[in-house]
Amino acid sequence: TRHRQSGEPALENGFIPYLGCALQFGANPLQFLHSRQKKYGHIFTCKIAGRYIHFLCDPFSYHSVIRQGRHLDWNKFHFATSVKAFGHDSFDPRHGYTTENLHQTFLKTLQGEALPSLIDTMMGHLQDVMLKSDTLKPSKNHWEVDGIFAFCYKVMFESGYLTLFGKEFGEDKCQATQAAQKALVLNTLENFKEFDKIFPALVAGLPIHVFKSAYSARESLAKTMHAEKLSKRENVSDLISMRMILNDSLSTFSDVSKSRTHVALLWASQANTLPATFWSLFYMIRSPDAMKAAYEEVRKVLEDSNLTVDPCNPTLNLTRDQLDNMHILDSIVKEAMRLSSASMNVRVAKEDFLLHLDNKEAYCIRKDDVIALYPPMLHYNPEIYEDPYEYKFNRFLDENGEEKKIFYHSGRRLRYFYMPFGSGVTKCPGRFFAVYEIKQFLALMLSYFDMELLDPTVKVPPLDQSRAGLGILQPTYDVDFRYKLKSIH
Ligand code: HEM
Repeated sequence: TRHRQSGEPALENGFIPYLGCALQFGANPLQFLHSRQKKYGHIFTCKIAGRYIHFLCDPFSYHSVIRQGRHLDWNKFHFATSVKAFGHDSFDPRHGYTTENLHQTFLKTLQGEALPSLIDTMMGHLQDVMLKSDTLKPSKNHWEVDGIFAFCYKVMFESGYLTLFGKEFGEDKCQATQAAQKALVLNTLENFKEFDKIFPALVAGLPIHVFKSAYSARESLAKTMHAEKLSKRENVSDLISMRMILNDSLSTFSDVSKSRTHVALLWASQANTLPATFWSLFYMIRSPDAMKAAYEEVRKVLEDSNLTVDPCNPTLNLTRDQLDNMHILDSIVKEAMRLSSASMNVRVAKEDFLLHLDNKEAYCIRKDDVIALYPPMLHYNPEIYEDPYEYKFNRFLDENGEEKKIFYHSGRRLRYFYMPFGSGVTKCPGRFFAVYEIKQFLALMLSYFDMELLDPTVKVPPLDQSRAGLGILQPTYDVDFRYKLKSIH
């Protein structure tokens, strides 16, 4: 048990050895942090699962943690977490298994010039999955009923998976290969779900061998991503092709370790996108105003580009510029993520140092302590977002109907007010693609389908807090809706 020393933040060791405050924190992180903030102020320290974590709650002081200072290490935590969860050798160049600069690989293959081709491929797959393959089989004449989460999972997983990992050569030509591919996607989806269920336990430090079926699910995923298997696929994304080359040329990873690095990317690309898509669609369908405004926005973009919606020939395409100009959809996605994201931003102290806050106070931080920012503290702050528990689809639109970028707290403009993708150097490199793919999904849903909730008065399902700290939270239960193909006049 640690004793607070002079100049350090207030400290709570908790009552349970090793776990400290972990159970109270885990039950409802936001409530826990609010109560401690009230008691201690802008910064305090809690022992959680053996580590001392300094929670910084003042948004004007976030900058002192987010900027890449010489006292703080972001690598250590991220690389270690990935090794724990996916079982590959370390990506930390200091450990000697690879010289790849992973961060650079992500920036090159997920941003800038890499985006148009990702967007284009995703749009094709989304329409194939929604309208051509037998995943959904929608009809004009009768409504299909499904859970919104189950629906988003099916459509986004398959489309996103094929966009990153490509399709087997010749799949389009032969029915037997098509069936085998479909089985592979479904199998991958089931294995992903099985593994994802225990992800929070792995991050918390439990060994994967405790979870037999999740372990075998992860290893089955890795088998499908063996270089030999991937080399038989076409239209593999730059991200995966480049990682294959760099695994071979810059690392001493074993073959299974290489495959597990691809599993890590499958997880990163899906685990947050799936619930984010659910919340975006759920809140949109539940709000008649949001549906109407979004539908009008999409209709206008299609009309201005002379694009016709034809479910028998589903080949709509939206360029990056067109997607950028869909500000209503953008606000719908942002508002859904404001309400559901709970990713913890973490840095580790490389040495003892003084952390300076915005109010000129300074606190002593010890080497190896963790400093954490918890963005829901911003996202649910009534000073920043009026009625923070309410869904307002146009919250992120300014008076001209464009993206609202200016938010205040106590009359001062905030630099950080929206952080579902993390911050600084560890900010999600896939964030642009993630938002594009959800906007594409919503635009296609609005173009091809009529849809409504089975119960229009349904309550918002509570967030599943077991994943708090890890990203977008899932709903504790699914919500049913019904959909059918629009009649084209
Ligand atoms: C709504 C969807 C998404 C959300 C909310 C999200 C959020 C995040 C967050 C919070 C992190 C960790 C940042 C940190 O540790 O501070 C992260 C990391 C990452 N994300 Fe995303 N992400 C999403 C979608 C995607 C997609 C679609 C891809 C790829 C196609 C992707 C690729 C990655 C990668 C590779 C990392 C690890 C980066 C690193 O360790 O340097 N993400 N994401």
